Amino acid sequence: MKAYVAVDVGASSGRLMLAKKVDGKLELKEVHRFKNGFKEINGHDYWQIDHIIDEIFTGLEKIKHMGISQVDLGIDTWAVDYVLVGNDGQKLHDPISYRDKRTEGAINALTSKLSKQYIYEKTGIQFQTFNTLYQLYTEDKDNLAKTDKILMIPDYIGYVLTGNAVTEETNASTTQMLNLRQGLFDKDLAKSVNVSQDQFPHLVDAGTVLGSVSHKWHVKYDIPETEVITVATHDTASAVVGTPGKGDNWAFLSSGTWSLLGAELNVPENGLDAFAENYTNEWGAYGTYRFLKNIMGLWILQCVRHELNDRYSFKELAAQATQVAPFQTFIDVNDTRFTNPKSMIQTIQNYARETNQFVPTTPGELTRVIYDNLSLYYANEIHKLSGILSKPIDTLNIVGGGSNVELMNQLTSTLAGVEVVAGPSEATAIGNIIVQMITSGEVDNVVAGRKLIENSFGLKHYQPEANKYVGVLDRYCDFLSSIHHESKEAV
Ligand SMILES: Nc1ncnc2c1ncn2[C@@H]1O[C@H](COP(=O)(O)OP(=O)(O)OP(=O)(O)O)[C@@H](O)[C@H]1O
Ligand SMILES: C[C@H](O)[C@H](O)[C@@H](O)C(=O)CO
Ligand SMILES: [Mg+2]
Repeated sequence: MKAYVAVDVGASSGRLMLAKKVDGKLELKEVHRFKNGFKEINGHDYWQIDHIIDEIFTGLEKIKHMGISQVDLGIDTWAVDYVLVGNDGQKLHDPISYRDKRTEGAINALTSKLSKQYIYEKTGIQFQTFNTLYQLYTEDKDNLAKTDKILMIPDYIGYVLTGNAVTEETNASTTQMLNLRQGLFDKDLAKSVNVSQDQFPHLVDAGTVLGSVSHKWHVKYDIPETEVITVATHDTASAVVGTPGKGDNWAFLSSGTWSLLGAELNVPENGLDAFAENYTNEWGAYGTYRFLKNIMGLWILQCVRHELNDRYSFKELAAQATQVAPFQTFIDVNDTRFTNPKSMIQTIQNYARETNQFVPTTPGELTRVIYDNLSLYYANEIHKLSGILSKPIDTLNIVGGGSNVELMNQLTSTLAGVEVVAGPSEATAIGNIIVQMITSGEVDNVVAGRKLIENSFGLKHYQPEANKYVGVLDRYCDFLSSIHHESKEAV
């Protein structure tokens, strides 16, 4: 019986999950979990990439000590960030986090030379100031001149493990540098940020065999024989593979540090409506497209919890939120002030004061405001998504850590008027495993993989509650319109 390992590293935590197919079900075991996060050093926010790699080897040693001598392994992480590798094959420096302030103003600077319409028509990718395109635009030019390879985070980890360098396409699409029609890095866009196309290793599809973990690591660590498969290395792409959606009218919500809400398409949708709403066409596994909107997500609550000295678990905060009256304060969760403030609690409270609303102070009130407004934002986006795609959305599959929050699952179902199917919370790791199983031939395709997921993990269903919160979503949309109108006037 083959053993598979998913290395899933999100912005807030990483984990190694061991999986096997037993009696027609997928058995999943969390073998190792570690905290992830960036450190501010000399004014920049750096990921601790060597720590992440050490933790991966720690997890692999645990698997070997379980008596498992051979595994297939896939790596998925957050998007857009990269490592610059010099001619000596070593990183020039630790990767800088997408939340670093270096890209502030970069979109306006670059799009004063290349219009947004031009870039969106080529790439179909959303305008986020942290996209690789804008990070490279602000990158140290001397460093770029010394760069032999630009490796996206999961590709860099695969390179360190095996010595083989590739660029996996689902994560490459988040750079906003892939040309939709050519299926390659766009020459003009690369040139506009002082890099050449060949500084990115060749593109590969999700499911490609990368190679074996190098012998040198077996000398240093007691680990299994490990074959690395380049899975859908953007964590959200793996999460979508691991989402057990059915039929044609389902949408996904990958709910973690970020909330990624969208639909899986067979052709990209980069028309005027999608452009106007800043929807993105990130590439999915097996020739699909992840048409989605980035929503600030549980990052906001992660920051609040950290400011409270991690005194409460997320489960405890969720329980406290259920004791607080709903919809006392509206916030635009995608307001850039929530991107990486010094104090998230003060930012939320100042926002409430500026808009003459109830000011949350207790952990339960703060959590409730965050859950209420994420649910409202999701409901509003589901209606927009349905309009852009000109098709009804009748089911929202919520996966990731956020799918554990019953309050939000139920609020979203009622506000959006759709069924919510919640789980699996580890959909990212499961999608990572499914791609490995398709490559090994143990699973035929994604449809079969999603059936296996549905049969293996308990999913929870939520239906809209009749006559509850009537008119709240309309009030929220009016609030957003008034806020955006005022901010435009303020410019
Ligand atoms: N039992 C729980 N109760 C309430 N909230 C939870 C629970 N478990 C996880 N969460 C929420 O899920 C979030 C983490 O989700 P998830 O594990 O999918 O993120 P991640 O994979 O670490 O990071 P990323 O989103 O960058 O991939 C936490 O910030 C928390 O808000
Ligand atoms: C920048 C984020 O990593 C990216 O937009 C998001 O899709 C993600 O990767 C969430 O983990
Ligand atoms: Mg994750």
